[in-house]
Amino acid sequence: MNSEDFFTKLERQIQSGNPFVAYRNPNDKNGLTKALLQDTEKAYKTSGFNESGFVFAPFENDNNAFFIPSENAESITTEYFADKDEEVKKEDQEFPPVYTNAEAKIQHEKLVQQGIEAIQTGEFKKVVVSRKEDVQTQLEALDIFKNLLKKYETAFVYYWFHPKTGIWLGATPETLLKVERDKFKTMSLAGTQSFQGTSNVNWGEKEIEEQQIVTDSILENLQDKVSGTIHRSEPYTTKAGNLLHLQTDIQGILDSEKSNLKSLILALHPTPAVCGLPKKNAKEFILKNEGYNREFYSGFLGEMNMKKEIKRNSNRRNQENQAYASILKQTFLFVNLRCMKLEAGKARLFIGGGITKDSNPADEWQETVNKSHTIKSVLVK
Ligand SMILES: C=C(O[C@H]1C=CC=C(C(=O)O)[C@@H]1O)C(=O)O
Repeated sequence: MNSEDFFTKLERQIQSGNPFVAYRNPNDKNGLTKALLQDTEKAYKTSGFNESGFVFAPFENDNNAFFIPSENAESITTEYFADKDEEVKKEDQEFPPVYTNAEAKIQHEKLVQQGIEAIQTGEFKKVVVSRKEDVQTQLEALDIFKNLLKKYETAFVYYWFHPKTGIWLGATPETLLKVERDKFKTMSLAGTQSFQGTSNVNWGEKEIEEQQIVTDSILENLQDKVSGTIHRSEPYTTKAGNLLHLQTDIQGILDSEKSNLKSLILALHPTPAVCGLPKKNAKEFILKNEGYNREFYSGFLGEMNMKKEIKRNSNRRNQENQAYASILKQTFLFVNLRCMKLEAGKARLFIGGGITKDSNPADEWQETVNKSHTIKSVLVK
């Protein structure tokens, strides 16, 4: 359908108060933007991860993953492209004034220091600590979503609403898991620096180690679930909004006797890119010391067992060029980063960073300030 109709339908759904999700997968060459509109306000939960639909899971508590079942939702799509002129205008715009709350800075630096000390006493090797920040905004959620679509073509961009969770929006650079037939893909993403006009940059020892921990842990956790070798790229620099990260692509073939979607999700989530290593100790530290509830930040979301139609020609020499369609199931999940929860006139941002033995509290605070720009920059007209 055309974009105008798509957004009109979305607006009607918003008014109905029923759950929905609108989203675009990263780097979609057609700008394919999809929505699933649930026809009642019922809350569906999944713990088996074998249904077909869109899942929205929190950081903690595996039995609390919401989902919108494909069979109880209307599916609509549009091809939405950013108006380039409009986009340029946005790029020129200043970020809203950087929020510097002395109290929040002191608190975050203290938390980082506690993390470093726990690493020094051998409690864990890495922990990811985060904070929340409330920002005023005059924009409606739908306008924020359009801004995200325009600004972040390489990210997974979404707008989720459920009466039980409230409104969440984000533009995340991190894939948790992609599965198509028996092929899987994931990534190790960690280490951050500000983008200063080039992606050709050097990385310090701290960032290299921080990202290597994530790669090693993903490889170890997937080892008994695959058939054959797990392939991985060399770490490379990737751009996400105004930031650069280190990324390693990881892929392979699943062993269907030893793995299913649930076991894969449990093996990966939460990765040391959002939690730490070892997982259990780092998670305990986070829950005890962060002092707020992450809710769906650093959880995961995306298409789960969704049917995808693949059209292909049965025979290239076939004069009629007849197309045959085959249906396959696809799962494409992302880690919920660079996100916000929207309440009347207020956006709550969630931002974190990985701590290792070499971290510096003041730098870690600054990193969260830089990361918050991804979201802050879409909160202005
Ligand atoms: C936890 C976050 O980012 C993760 C992903 C990429 C780089 C990260 C880092 O450099 O610390 C984090 O591991 C966040 O943005 O809130």
